[in-house]
Amino acid sequence: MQTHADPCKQPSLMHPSLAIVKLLEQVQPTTDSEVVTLTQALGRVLAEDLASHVDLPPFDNSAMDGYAFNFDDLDAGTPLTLVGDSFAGHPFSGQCVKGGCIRIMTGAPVPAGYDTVQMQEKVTADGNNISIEAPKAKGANVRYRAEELSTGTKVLSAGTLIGAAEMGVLATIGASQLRVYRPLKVAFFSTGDELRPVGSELAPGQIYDSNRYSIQGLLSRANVEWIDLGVIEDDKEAIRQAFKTAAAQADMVLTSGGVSVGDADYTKQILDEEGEITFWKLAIKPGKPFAFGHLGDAVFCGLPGNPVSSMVTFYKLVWPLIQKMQGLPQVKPVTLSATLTQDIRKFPGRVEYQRAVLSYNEQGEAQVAVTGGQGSGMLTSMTLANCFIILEQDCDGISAGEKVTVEPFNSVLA
Ligand SMILES: Nc1nc2c(c(=O)[nH]1)N[C@H]1C(S)=C(S)[C@@H](COP(=O)(O)OP(=O)(O)OC[C@H]3O[C@@H](n4cnc5c(N)ncnc54)[C@H](O)[C@@H]3O)O[C@H]1N2
Ligand code: MOO
Repeated sequence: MQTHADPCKQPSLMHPSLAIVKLLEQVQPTTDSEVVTLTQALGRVLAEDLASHVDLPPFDNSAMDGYAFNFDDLDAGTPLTLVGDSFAGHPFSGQCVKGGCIRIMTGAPVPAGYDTVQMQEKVTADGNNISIEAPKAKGANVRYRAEELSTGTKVLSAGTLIGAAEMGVLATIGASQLRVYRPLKVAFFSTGDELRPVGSELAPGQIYDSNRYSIQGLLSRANVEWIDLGVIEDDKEAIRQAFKTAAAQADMVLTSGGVSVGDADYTKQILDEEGEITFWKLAIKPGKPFAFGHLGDAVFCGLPGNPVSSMVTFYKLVWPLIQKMQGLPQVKPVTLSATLTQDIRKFPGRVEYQRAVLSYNEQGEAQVAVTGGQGSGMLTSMTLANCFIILEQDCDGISAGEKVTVEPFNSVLA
């Protein structure tokens, strides 16, 4: 008679925090880099420190629409004489005379002969006679050359992810080309005879392959180059071939399904035969049968087939791995404490990531409620959520009104 041990009770289930440490030990940041134009740089990681080629701002300029003058000329208590103007892109080219002033616009150069700007709301103009309410100090409303940074100063460090603000800073300093790490290549496929692509008819027992779509979404947010190898049937040789195809062209091979203990769960077996299993099965819910290893030069992550399990294990395990391989620093997830608004059932054994909604009550206190059913196949529990409630391994349930640890979704999930 065949007996089947309960895997949840096996001491071999590794805590997810230890799994993250072990995963990260197995990979090194890429050192390969390439030069790209600024328009190609969004989502890439800077491969070298970048110094500014210019002073920022590049010239003294006005922070207000108003008038520029010498602060000390206001001591006489008489109106100043208008001698010209300075517009953004069209500097004043005349002489800055004593007792004079110029009309000036926001961002326009402040001429060397004047030291202060007053906003037009505090000025009365009568023809060329300009009466100015004295600002608090000499230099008011002037943005000085290099006050933000000077030529040669480091503006961005190697290992910086180029997002929207970085794109703007790079344009500000005129960086038309920059050296970034080459993109990480991730090949992925789903396994399962029941899976059909969206758009096809479903026969009895079949379902649509949803994981490839959520994984594509996650990989896009993780800024990698992905290779979609489709759905592979539950056939050892087909899976073996897909492993080879994937490992030959990618830094990371990601699969969905077939990592549990069922009779058609071949992923782990083929990984064992074709590569190396570093660990399998974690004390995490959802996502217990997550498998990690190597396939030739590629790292391998086997995500469980249940749709929520595949997303949670990607988020907690694969994403930190991708970040390290991309040359990004590890950032500890932000967590906070919030009051639970309903009872939660939990059995000791695994760390649980329950999908939930974090909000503020009328008193401004953080509160959190789960998004209904928490089955590993209930993907709407993710779409409704904006955070995870993290329940530690030994927790055996929590009552409404108690505090729980919450991890708001970050840029990959939000
Ligand atoms: N006897 C045991 N059975 C199971 C255990 C266990 O410990 N002992 N663990 C369960 C846990 S926990 C998980 S998680 C799942 C994961 O199993 P697999 O990775 O082998 O996944 P599959 O069996 O292939 O599929 C599970 C489930 O998800 C559906 N699925 C799979 N791929 C997709 C996809 N691309 N898109 C949408 N849905 C998908 C599949 O139809 C199944 O319903 O194993 C438990 N079993
Ligand atoms: O770990 Mo599984 O994801 O509980 O269903």
